[in-house]
Amino acid sequence: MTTQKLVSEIKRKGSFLCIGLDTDISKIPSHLLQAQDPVFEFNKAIIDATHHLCVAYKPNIAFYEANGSKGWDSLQKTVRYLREQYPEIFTIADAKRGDIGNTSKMYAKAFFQDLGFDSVTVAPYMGKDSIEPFLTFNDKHTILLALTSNEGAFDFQTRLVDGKEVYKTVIEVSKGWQNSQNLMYVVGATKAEYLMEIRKIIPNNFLLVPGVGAQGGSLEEVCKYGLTEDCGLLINSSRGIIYASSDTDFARAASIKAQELQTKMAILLHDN
Ligand SMILES: O=C(O)c1cc(=O)[nH]c(=O)n1[C@@H]1O[C@H](COP(=O)(O)O)[C@@H](O)[C@H]1O
Repeated sequence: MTTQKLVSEIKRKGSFLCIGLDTDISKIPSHLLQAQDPVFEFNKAIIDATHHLCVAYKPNIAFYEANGSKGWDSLQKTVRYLREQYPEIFTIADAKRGDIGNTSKMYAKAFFQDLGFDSVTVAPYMGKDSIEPFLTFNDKHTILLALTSNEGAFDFQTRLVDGKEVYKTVIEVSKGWQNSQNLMYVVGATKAEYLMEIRKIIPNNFLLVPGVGAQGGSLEEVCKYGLTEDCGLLINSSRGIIYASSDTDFARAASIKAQELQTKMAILLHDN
C-alpha cells in the first residue's frame, strides 16, 4: 500500500488506530476453543467488529510462532482474510527482524511476498546492510525501532555516543539510506516527551506508536508533538482492545474500546 493511500484512509475514517492482534491462546474466550483454529476465529471476529474504526492491524508474530506450524497457519489465514475482505487496511508484521544481508533478504521475502504484509518492524542494531533488503520493495514499508516503549529503552537507545543519543543517530543515519522513503519509525507512546526532538529530525515520516492503554501512554500527549499535516501517526493498542472482555461478547467489547479511541482521534485530526 502506498503512503498516499494510507493517508487517504486515515482521513476517510477519521482514525489512525492500529489494532494489535497479540492473540494469546490462553486468553481466548473458552467458547472459541472448540473451533478448528481458535486463534483465527478470534482474529476474524475482532476484525469484523472493528475494521471500520481503524486503519491498520498488527499481528505480533511471537504470539503465532509460539503455536508452531498451527500458529503460522493462523497468521497466514488472518493476513489473507484482511487482504481479501478489507483490502483498504494497512497490515503490519510485528516481527522485529534484521540480520546479515542475505538473511534479511529471506525475512523480507517471507513477510512481504509470501505472507503479503504491507510492512514489517525491524531492529536497527545490525545496521544498513541488515535493513536494505527490506527497503528495496516498492510500496512496502520498513518500520525501524527508534525509541521503544519499554524500560529497557534507557539501556542503549537514550545513551549518548559522540554527544548524541543512540536513537537519534539511528533516525539520522537511516534517513540517508537508499529508498529511505519506505521507512517508518517506532516511537513508544510512553516516550511522548521525546517527540518534539524526533519531529525536528523527521518532520514527515510515519511513526508507529505502541504503548497506549495497557502500558500507560497517552494519546493526547503523543498527538501534541507527533501529528503532522498528513497525520504521520499510527497508534497501536493491543491488549486494551482485544481483551476488553473474555466472554462471548468479546468482539463487541473490543469495538467499544476501539470506538473510544477512534472518537478521540477524529477530534484530534479535525483540530490539527
Ligand atoms: O514494535 C512494536 O510494535 C512495539 C514496540 C515498542 O516499543 N513497544 C511495544 O509495545 N511494541 C509492541 O506493541 C504491542 C503493545 O501491546 P499492548 O501493550 O498490549 O497495547 C506489542 O505487540 C509490543 O510487542
